Amino acid sequence: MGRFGVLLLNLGGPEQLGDVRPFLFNLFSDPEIIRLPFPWLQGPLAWLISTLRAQKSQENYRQIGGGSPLRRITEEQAKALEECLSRKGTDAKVYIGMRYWHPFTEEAIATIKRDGVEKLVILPLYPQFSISTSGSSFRLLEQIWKDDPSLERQIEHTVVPSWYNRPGYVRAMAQLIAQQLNQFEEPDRVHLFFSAHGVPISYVEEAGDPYQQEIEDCTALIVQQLNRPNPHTLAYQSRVGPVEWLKPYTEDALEELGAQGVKDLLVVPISFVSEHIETLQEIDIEYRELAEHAGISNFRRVPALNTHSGFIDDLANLAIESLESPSLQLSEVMHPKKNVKMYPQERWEWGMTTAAEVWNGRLAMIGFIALIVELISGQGLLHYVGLL
Ligand SMILES: C=CC1=C(C)c2cc3[nH]c(cc4nc(cc5[nH]c(cc1n2)c(C)c5CCC(=O)O)C(CCC(=O)O)=C4C)c(C)c3C=C
Ligand SMILES: [Fe+2]
Repeated sequence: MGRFGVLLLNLGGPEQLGDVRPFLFNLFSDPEIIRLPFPWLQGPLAWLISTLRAQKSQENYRQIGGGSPLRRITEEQAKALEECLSRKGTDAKVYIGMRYWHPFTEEAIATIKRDGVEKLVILPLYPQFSISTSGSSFRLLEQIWKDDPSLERQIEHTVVPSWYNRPGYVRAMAQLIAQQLNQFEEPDRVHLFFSAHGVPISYVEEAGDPYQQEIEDCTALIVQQLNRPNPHTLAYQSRVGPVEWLKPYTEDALEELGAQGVKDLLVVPISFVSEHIETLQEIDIEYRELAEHAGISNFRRVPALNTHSGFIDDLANLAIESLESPSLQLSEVMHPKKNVKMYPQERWEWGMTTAAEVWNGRLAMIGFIALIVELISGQGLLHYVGLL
């Protein structure tokens, strides 16, 4: 067997407060996050949104110590996976490719090429597939492969689209939930609250993103594995922007449970395997406050898996099995089961269509924001872009 490598894909996060704005710029420049009918608008809009959002986002990162722990945790996961693979008799180097911050996916591929890797497993650290996460990283990799044809000749690759139904992962999640449940005075009375990162509803309904289905299936598998009598709810957090996202929204669901008289609640973050801003700040600080306000007096959260040994062991098995089974190419990965278009391409139609209304709204908002910025600062947006 030739040299074996595993590429872990992740989102990346700002390591210090000064990184927040450029990180947000990278995120909003991604057409898998916001897709504009005019590609030339992508850069200016990403600049505008990242500039307007940076202060609020920085404040959130300040509350968790001044930066995202994502790089550190992903590095720990990579090291643990490499050691576990070696214990299982597979010598492999594990690389990290982040989508929006260091170490970038492009850098990881350059290192993989330099190291002479001949067989590569591409493994996203997102259990469920979404166009906006794994899909975005796969699309970037496809482009890197297109730009450098020597990669095709040197590296035989295989992709894992999602792995939310792996028995080891499901067992590890159920184990962490059981540990937290047992800390409550009356464990059977606790309401289990699965909170997944949301996506705009159009991703699922128009572009065929399997994300919602995979989140629902994943929740059902964990509940089944847990085998406890607790009632449970699934809701979606972290909505950004004016469009409709998957429902119920976490904040609404918490208020409703509070109104129903739920007092003991255990939050289970379901769409990400590391601690990050949305567990440490959004759930632990914002949603806790909201829940307590709604009358939920005992609020706890299940920690993220991070380097949980059962989870890492399962990832190692998954990497070995992928290496041994027929390969799945990057170009094939956009959901083999359903013949649907995976990307949220907005097709432009003239007339009073929904897309036109959304775009009228967005452009009016940009104009309105520009006016407010000018009223507050005395300078127009063109000054900020450096054009005036
Ligand atoms: C499965 C997980 C995730 C999905 C799906 C997802 C979609 C998605 N996210 C945004 C916008 C933002 N995400 C941000 C941070 C962020 N997102 C995820 C995961 C998913 N995103 C993680 C793990 C992180 C945090 C990284 C870290 O620093 O710890 C941010 C920045 C933070 C903020 O300002 O709130 C934004 C913005 C959209 C629009 C989207 C789907 C279209
Ligand atoms: Fe996100």
